[in-house]
Amino acid sequence: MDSSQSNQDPAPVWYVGHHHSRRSSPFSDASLDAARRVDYDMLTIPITTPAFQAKVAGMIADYLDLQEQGASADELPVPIVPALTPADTELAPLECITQYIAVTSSWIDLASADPVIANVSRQVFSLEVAYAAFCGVQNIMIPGPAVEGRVLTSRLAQYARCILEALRSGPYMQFHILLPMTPSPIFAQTPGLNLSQFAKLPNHADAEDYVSSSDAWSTWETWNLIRTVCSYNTRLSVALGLPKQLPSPAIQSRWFSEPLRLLLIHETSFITNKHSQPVLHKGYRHLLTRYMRLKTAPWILLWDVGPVQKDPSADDPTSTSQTWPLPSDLAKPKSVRLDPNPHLSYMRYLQRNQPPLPALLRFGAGYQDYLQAPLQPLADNLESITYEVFEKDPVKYDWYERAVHAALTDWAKLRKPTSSLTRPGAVVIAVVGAGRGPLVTRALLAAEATGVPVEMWAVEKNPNAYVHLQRRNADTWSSSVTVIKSDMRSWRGPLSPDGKLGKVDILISELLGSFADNELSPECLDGVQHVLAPAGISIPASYTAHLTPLATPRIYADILGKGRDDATAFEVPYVVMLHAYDFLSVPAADDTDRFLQPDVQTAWKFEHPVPRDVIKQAALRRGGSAAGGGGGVSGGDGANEHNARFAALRFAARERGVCHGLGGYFETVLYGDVELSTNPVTMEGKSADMISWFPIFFPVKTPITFPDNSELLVSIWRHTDDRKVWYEWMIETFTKVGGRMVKINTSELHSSIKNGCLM
Ligand SMILES: C[S@@+](CC[C@H](N)C(=O)[O-])C[C@H]1O[C@@H](n2cnc3c(N)ncnc32)[C@H](O)[C@@H]1O
Repeated sequence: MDSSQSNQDPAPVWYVGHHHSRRSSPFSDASLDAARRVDYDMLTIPITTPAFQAKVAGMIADYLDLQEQGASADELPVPIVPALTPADTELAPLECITQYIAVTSSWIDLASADPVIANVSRQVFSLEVAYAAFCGVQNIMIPGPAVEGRVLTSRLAQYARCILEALRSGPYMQFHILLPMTPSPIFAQTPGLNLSQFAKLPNHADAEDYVSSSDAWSTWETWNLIRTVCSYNTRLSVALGLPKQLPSPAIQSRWFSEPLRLLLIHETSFITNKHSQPVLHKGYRHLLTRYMRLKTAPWILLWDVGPVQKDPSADDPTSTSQTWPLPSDLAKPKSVRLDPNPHLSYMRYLQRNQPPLPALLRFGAGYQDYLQAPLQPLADNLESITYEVFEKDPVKYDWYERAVHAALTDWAKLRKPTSSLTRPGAVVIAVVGAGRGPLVTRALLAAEATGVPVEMWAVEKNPNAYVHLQRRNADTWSSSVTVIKSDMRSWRGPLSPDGKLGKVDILISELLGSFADNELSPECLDGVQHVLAPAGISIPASYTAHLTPLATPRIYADILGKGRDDATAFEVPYVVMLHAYDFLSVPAADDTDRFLQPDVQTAWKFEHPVPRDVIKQAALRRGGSAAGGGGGVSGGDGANEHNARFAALRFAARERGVCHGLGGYFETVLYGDVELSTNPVTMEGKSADMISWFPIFFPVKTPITFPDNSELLVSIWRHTDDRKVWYEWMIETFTKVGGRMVKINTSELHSSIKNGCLM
């Protein structure tokens, strides 16, 4: 039974295609139909034929003959590859073309050190790309530069430059660069003739100049160079060849962050189970589950698994060939024996048996890597639908209720003085920034559960939410709540019917943003603190902002696109459900098979209530009195300067990489041991499955490349000028040279001053 798929999750959609290095079936609507009948979604097709290859090889052989007969290379013109003829290509603009992935020739050598070979290779390549574009091909796969010790580092740029050119000549095509996840012999050997065999200047310079075949990161580095030369073009992606032995989790994670559109699984990656059927080992299956959850799931290409076979049982309605045999199926082994395309059937079996999605992915479906401007609930009035989304959180409100329950229990246990002027002995609770009132409901439930009498106030500045609160008070809270329409900073406190101003014992708020303080919780709570009784408490009691450096090529490409119309695109943080990204600072592995937790460091902390002397000093500075000093260092009077912050954080990066920015998270102590967290390291333990907040992302304008064993120094500021709050950030990288740490790179200083959070 396909039991692991929860009822709520429909089976994911996987597109599976067939790639044969030497396809024998013709390019035609009929071949495609046959493949689709057995459940393949697409086929690959070489753009040119073996006859064309022989023709080009013949031209080069003739050229070399002339040289051998004494003609000097300077006098001989480079051979010109003539325009394609029908014998050179099977491709045609048929209706089925969109279901084919066209493949450029792997026997050329765009990165050759021999100028003639490189030139002829470029000619072949551009003929192929142009003809594929003419035929209406939508997806084109291009063999990467050979990496198994054959490509000169200095020639990679030459290859990358050809891809850039191709992107221009095929403006409607998606380009997929075929690269192995790590250097692999399958990719090193192109069977048959290869133009590099004719090279007079072979690819052997200094050993230093080679892309090292023993270096597991070399193919990723190759990709990094190609996409950098192509300016992160969104039509350029990776066709990733998965090796038989999967590499370290660090390499798997790095590729996960890249734009993967095709995953190639070679026949040699399959093992046979005890029924002699091809299957993938556990690590492989985990990798597929992870990769296939990318927002745009890559297409899978089964590579050299034999020709597409007609299913003999296709007309047999009792056939079970759509299921994969489990041990319990042994009684009906027909399904196995008759299966003519067992690799494909196995992929379909895996597809149907994917584990259920985690809560955050289910909730955030469609939002992965989608950039949003952070909310400004202080400056703007939120819509009802926005509140409704918060209210769906299965954890946050329960945790607030637990916190209020614990606070009331302690209040009663410690016999702390209560502040109610109307109900002696009642603890006065105020929910400030009450929205549509969910925290009011939870506080009332906590009070009922503890039996501690309370007097409840709800303060909200959003006039529309205020209407809703009044209605809820009448309908749901039996008019037990006093609803106040006010900015909390100008609320004078609970006013009794006889005109006396009272105090609040427990001040409840939820004004937190993805980076804790970015929705101006510190400023709002400072402004309402005067209503708090001397023994009063704030829920939350404190919150901290956390950071870690990230590789996010897809998000970077997106911001680059925004930057064409918006000069500040890299000068603002974004709220984003980070998905295709990689942590760059991960502590040393103690077990290479494990995915390790990243190093996420605390930037700063805010605590409430703020010491009274700090509030007093702020009041002294407001208005620019002489005793208040010479004004704020970032502008204004300096009255809010106690809420400015700075942090310098050092992150160790063991593996080389490219940093595109910083991931930001928060943790908050609501009360006692009741905490919320979006920090990936602590979230599971503190508030698993909480969905209210996506992380924040601070981008850098120019990606920062660094080698193995580097250090990333992050500097980040929270600035204020009494009217707004903004952030500034920069990243420097260092590496050890001769025992000394040497600076290798410095980002620009980024600043969100033009888009600050308005107070
Ligand atoms: C993030 S929402 C939380 C709403 C609600 N407490 C909840 O948990 O669903 C923050 C709320 O605080 C309100 N708010 C923000 N700053 C405020 C201020 N200075 N005075 C009063 N309300 C404020 C906003 O209008 C918004 O309704």
